[in-house]
Amino acid sequence: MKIIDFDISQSASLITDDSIQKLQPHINLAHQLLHEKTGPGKEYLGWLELPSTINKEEIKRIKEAALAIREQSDVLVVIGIGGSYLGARAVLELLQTSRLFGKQEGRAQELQVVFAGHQMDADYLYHLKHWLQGREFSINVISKSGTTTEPAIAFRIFRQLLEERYGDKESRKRIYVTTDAEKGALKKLADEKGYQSFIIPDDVGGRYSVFTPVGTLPIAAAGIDIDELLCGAAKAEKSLETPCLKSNAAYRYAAYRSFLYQQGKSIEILASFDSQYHYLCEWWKQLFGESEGKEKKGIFPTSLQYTTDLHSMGQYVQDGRRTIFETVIKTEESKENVLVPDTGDNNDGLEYLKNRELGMINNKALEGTIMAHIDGGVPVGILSVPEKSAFWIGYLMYFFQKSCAISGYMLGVNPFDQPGVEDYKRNMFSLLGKPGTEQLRQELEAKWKK
Ligand SMILES: O=P(O)(O)OC[C@H]1O[C@](O)(CO)[C@@H](O)[C@@H]1O
Repeated sequence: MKIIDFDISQSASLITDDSIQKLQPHINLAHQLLHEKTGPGKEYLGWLELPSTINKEEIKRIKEAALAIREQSDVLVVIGIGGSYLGARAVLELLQTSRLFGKQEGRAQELQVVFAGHQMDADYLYHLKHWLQGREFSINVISKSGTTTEPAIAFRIFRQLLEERYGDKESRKRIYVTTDAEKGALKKLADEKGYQSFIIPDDVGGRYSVFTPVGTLPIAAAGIDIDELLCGAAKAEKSLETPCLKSNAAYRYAAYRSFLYQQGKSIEILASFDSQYHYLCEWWKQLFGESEGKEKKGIFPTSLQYTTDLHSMGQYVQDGRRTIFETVIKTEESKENVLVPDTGDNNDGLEYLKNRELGMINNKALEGTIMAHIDGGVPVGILSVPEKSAFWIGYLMYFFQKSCAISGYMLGVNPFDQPGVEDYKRNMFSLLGKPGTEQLRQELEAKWKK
């Protein structure tokens, strides 16, 4: 039977199943807080049963909007930051093959999704604006608060471009807003202008929102089957309902993290041997980083792409400070196959690999790397994913959400808030001269070394 599993048996010399099993009482407690909705952040548990309770009417509306976008445009500019873009980007990078090397020959129209508002890089926005010349485009602006600076600025820029190109009336049909039901500047603007709007439920935080329209609209617009994605998530919801560590792989993953953290391992590397997982790792970093990094606690989540990074960071992982552990994503079945050519000579010393599959070679690299890292004192857990499909990516993302909530409760923090991110914003607003922050501006300017 295909399933996403988490296995630490290769690391038996460093961490035993027994030590994980001993955490069952802590898991039970965290499970209770989560499922009885009595823990910190309980007002943000809308994601927990979201896949199984999703509103069919809303899915229909999302599919209709996705179709309209595909009909009216070649490009969808998705504007958002953090949880308001990473989930969709992760799924697209994993599943939309055209993202690798452009539109695939012979395929039906594939809408290209590009991102903006996830930074304030002038060069990037300048070139994107120019690249859009001569391309039909629509915008999906996504912000739960409706007030985040980076997407708000990008929205101004691309809305202006859209209005100049299509005029006020037509551009209104090309702007899709995903935001809070009531609050925020974006909601106000959407109501005023009559943009088609989608709601981010109050009880779902940004980093847990990929199965809401935050993720599903851009994913559907890219031509990916959102029913499959949600079906995978619903399957995970059901399979990961039990608190029993033996049968709940997400809880085993949470317990493994918690155990290693107690042993002084404060950095987790999420590694994969498949470059298409890059943005899934970025999404995972926000999920765990914002959920756990608080009260001067928490594992620092980072990621590496192998074998690429074995040639840059491999030395550190093998032999640097022993404060790290690794979680390796292993996809059981790769979609495509490439053979090492038989060139009839052995000038490059690769004769022993002729006619062998690249997937197999990559897999041997995975096995060799895991064994080397374990020998070097780095515990490694293997997260096996049956295949890169919408279903299993939906399953995997829910798996991480659930394990993150449990892991956060085991750590003793509120996994659903992010008070620390406000500090840079307060300083930035004040330095930019936001009215009402003059006093702080003086203090900051005096502090900044010229
Ligand atoms: O959707 P919003 O409100 O624009 O927020 C975007 C991101 O910014 C943060 O609030 C951090 O500032 C994240 O938690 C969130 O995912």
